[in-house]
Amino acid sequence: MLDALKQQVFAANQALPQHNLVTLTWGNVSGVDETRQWVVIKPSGVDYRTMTAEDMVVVSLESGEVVEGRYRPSSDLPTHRYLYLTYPQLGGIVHTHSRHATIWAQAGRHLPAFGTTHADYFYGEIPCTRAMQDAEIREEYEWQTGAVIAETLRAHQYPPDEMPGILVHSHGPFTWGKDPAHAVETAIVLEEVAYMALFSQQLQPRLSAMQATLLDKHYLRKHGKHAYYGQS
Ligand SMILES: O=C(CO)[C@@H](O)[C@H](O)COP(=O)(O)O
Repeated sequence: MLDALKQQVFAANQALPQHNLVTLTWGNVSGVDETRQWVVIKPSGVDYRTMTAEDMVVVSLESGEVVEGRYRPSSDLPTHRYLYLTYPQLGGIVHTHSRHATIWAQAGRHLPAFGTTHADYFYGEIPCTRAMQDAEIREEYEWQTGAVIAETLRAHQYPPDEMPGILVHSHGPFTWGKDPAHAVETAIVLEEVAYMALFSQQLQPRLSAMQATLLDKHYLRKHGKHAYYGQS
């Protein structure tokens, strides 16, 4: 069942350690089939080095029930489901603990755009969600993580295709795209711009007006829309 999607999701999961976005069994990638009935996701806690395409777990998008697979689905499945159910344009979702993006997330900091590398992929600063409340954490953390991601995108008035990633406070980055491979590409870029921004902000804490204009012009050329590249 869904062999081609399993292969896609397996290859996308393998790309996480290949690009040093995860350590041990951290992180996960999922994909949703074109009928949007089924989610294929990484098995929970399985070593990337021994994982196979057949180990991918198939679950019902609506119920979250496992319909195929010998392992438990990723512990982040509820977050993936929440986002697929909220944003029908998403075909693939990635969660990592990539080092520098996680540094910004642990500090609860929005990730400012300091250059065109960022502007090529993200509409403006990459937001960090608010810290979650006690009840949200205790109720069902992973489902509530999806809810706070959607709340943050709404608050920033960012459509998910113009802001294909976010930082979850005290946790780490999530990225998404039209398919798992695109979601992984965005995760790679997010980690890179997080790394560079850590140093850029030390050298120049705030964007100059010229830089904001350059980023807006770059975004306009690349995406046909103005973007706000000031500093929050
Ligand atoms: O964020 C977390 C745990 O904090 C998870 O994403 C783990 O990093 C991977 O869990 P599985 O996907 O193996 O269940």
